[in-house]
Amino acid sequence: MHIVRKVTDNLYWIGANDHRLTLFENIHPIPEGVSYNSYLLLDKKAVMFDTVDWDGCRQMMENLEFVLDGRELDTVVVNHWEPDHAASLQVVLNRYPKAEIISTEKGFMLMKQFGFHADGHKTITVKEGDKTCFGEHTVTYLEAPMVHWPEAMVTLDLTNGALFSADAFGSFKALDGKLFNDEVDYDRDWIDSNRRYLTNIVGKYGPHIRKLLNKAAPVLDQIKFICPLHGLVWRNNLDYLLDKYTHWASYEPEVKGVMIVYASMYGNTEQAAQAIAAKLAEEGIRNVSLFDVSSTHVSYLIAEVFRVSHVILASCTYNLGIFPPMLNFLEDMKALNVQNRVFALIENGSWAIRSGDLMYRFLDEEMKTITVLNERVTVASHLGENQEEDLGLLADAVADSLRG
Ligand SMILES: Cc1cc2nc3c(=O)[nH]c(=O)nc-3n(C[C@H](O)[C@H](O)[C@H](O)COP(=O)(O)O)c2cc1C
Repeated sequence: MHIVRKVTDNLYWIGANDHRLTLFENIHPIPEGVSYNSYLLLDKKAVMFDTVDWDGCRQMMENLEFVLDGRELDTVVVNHWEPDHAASLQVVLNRYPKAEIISTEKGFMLMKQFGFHADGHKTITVKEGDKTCFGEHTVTYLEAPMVHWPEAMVTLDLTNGALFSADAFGSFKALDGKLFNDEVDYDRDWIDSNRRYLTNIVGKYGPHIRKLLNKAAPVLDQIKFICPLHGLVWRNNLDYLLDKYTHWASYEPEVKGVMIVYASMYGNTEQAAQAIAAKLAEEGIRNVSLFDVSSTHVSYLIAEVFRVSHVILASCTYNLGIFPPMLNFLEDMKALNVQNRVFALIENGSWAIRSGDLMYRFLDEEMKTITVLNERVTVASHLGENQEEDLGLLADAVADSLRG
């Protein structure tokens, strides 16, 4: 049975939802699933934009055959060759032997590397600014290297304003019948999935995203639909989405707020984290979140650190080092280019307290444009009643920095 949504005249969403995959890229939990978006344009030529992962292949093929309604498929534009989008291409090519393939030079290199058999299919290599006319619709291509692979491009339909944006503007979370941003409560139900996808999948490539946004700027008024390869199609309020992307890609916090992340075996460092959270609340700071680094998947921590301006790290010492899950969080922040944030530290240990100095050194030497506040709380095994003042000084320093 087909499950198809019409995007606009002659343009259809023919993708699939996946609720069975538990880990995206075998690393990021996706408890709300994910969608693989594929699109079909019926012009003089029937043109498909990207395919889907293996798991969605059967659904996509039923959708494709339904919309084609007996027509041949003439063209497949492959914007991105990552297997969650291109895996099903071989099935499409086998079923439609006359289909030609449009992609970039690097894209065709990956096609060969991944072992696709495209013999007999015409391949058309395009580059930035090239145009292709499919009948009434003419499209143009913008190269989008490292958003999120080197071969990636986006395709703009100059006739209907649909931007096939590849992984740019993508999101975790299955569509489950909905398609457009105005069919959901985005701020309530989607933004966290969107942020977690973007920051973890392409967070490292902020400069490349900014470059793409700059390239798109002169044609922005022509863009009527943003059609990514995962998640919602945007057909209004595009400025809102672009503003979010500008923040994420520039490593600028969305809000003034504090994230407290603690690493604790027996609960003593956790208590210090709770105590500082209470102090901040007493200081009138409202936007405070608290996470156990051991039980929170690091992708959620990364999403939150992109959202807020201030971070308090509280870690016990472990074998003269930082507690391993906390070190993993630090390394992930570095890998994803987190910058322009203010940090404060709480350390704990029973005989050689090292975690504070080590976290400071990591933030100072390994990451960019990070401020670490001087005030630090040191816990020797358990927070003493006499340390109320230390906590107060740390809370004051964070609050002052936040308000300043
Ligand atoms: C395997 C292991 C290694 C540890 N290594 C250190 C260490 O190198 N230096 C230190 O001062 N404490 C060390 N500790 C002790 C804890 O850091 C300390 O008891 C701390 O107060 C625990 O805080 P928590 O209650 O938040 O887990 C270690 C504990 C364990 C279990």
